[in-house]
Amino acid sequence: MRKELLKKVKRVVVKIGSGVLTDENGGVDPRFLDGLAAQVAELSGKGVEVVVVSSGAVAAGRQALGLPDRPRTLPQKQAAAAVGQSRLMRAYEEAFSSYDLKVAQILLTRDDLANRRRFQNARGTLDTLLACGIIPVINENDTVVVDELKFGDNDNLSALVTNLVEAQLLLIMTDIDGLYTADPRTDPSATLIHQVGAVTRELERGAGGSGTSVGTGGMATKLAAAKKVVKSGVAAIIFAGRGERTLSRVMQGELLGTLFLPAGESLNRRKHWIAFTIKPAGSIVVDAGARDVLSRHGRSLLPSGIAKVEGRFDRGACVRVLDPEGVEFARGITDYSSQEVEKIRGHQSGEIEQILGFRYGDDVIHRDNLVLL
Ligand SMILES: Nc1ncnc2c1ncn2[C@@H]1O[C@H](COP(=O)(O)OP(=O)(O)O)[C@@H](O)[C@H]1O
Ligand SMILES: N[C@@H](CCC(=O)OP(=O)(O)O)C(=O)O
Repeated sequence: MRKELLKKVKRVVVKIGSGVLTDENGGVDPRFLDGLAAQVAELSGKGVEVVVVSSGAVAAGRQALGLPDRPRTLPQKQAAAAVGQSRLMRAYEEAFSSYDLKVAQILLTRDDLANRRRFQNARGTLDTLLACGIIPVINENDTVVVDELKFGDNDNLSALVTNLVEAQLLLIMTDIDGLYTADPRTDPSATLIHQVGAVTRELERGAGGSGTSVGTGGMATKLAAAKKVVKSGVAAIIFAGRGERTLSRVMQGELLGTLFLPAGESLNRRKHWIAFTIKPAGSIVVDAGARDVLSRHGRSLLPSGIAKVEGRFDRGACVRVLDPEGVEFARGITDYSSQEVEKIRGHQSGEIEQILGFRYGDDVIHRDNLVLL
């Protein structure tokens, strides 16, 4: 199964966590990077395109700023990232040049990918770099983001990048050998899970936060990232980045880490972007009948099935679609603003023009713009 999946991989996103990349003192570990560069060179030699998503800027900057501990305030973290990012890239350049590989720095914020034009632009740049045989090294643009514009963690970023570049595989290299039933740092009875067919609530309950002073998000964010990529028919493997040539061994099909199998039905790239990249601006609560036709029959959302509108949003915004119990089951792009939906909710589509004085169409969310979660 693994080998079959891996054979199809022409483009892979490799995410590297801070804990893997830094040594005991928090600085970038040149030995790790040298090993990584050798393995990336091997993959490139076999015709596999590699995109790296690398953490480590804050950890590398912390040491340079002389902070004794993990930065506490946002400005401290941003200052550490500003100092650390250039050190990080210098270390990448040095390590990769020994194997005749060039690297390129790409810093992204959530806003960049949420804007469809910038998303397409980023895609164009990445495609061009890969066509030139250059290895893109992506990180969050920590120095400029405030909370609402953040990916928050690079696991999430790596899932969105996988969708952006349409890679067939996401590899998450971390400081532990995969997903366990519970955090083994706190639960000695936890066991390693080798393969995941579906990300269940039980798995999510067992995936905790980071166990180190440099990591962000822990296993919970890795699981969330894997869940996002499998939805678009892509596999993910979480495995230990340290250890003898683990990247090459995983790519050869050795049974290391935890493999997440791609979902049978997959979202196209645009629907994946609607579901996971843009931030919802509000919510639409639907009645039970509408929930059924949307989720079972893949229909569009009409005004007649809408019970309530929450928040303020414009036409073209992304909104959450909630069932009568308030549970989100879909997301979509709305054709009407919150004020307009408020007026037409509960009415037949034929009445829209009479109520508003104009109409864009019969649907509030067309099925092409609606994603079931
Ligand atoms: N169920 C689990 N299985 C494995 N690790 C877990 C689990 N729950 C929490 N963790 C913790 O997640 C850590 C890895 O995440 P993190 O520290 O954020 O690493 P990275 O810097 O690679 O992103 C592990 O070292 C472990 O302590
Ligand atoms: N952008 C931050 C990394 C944030 C992050 O998610 O870290 P990690 O959990 O180690 O992957 C940095 O470069 O320090």
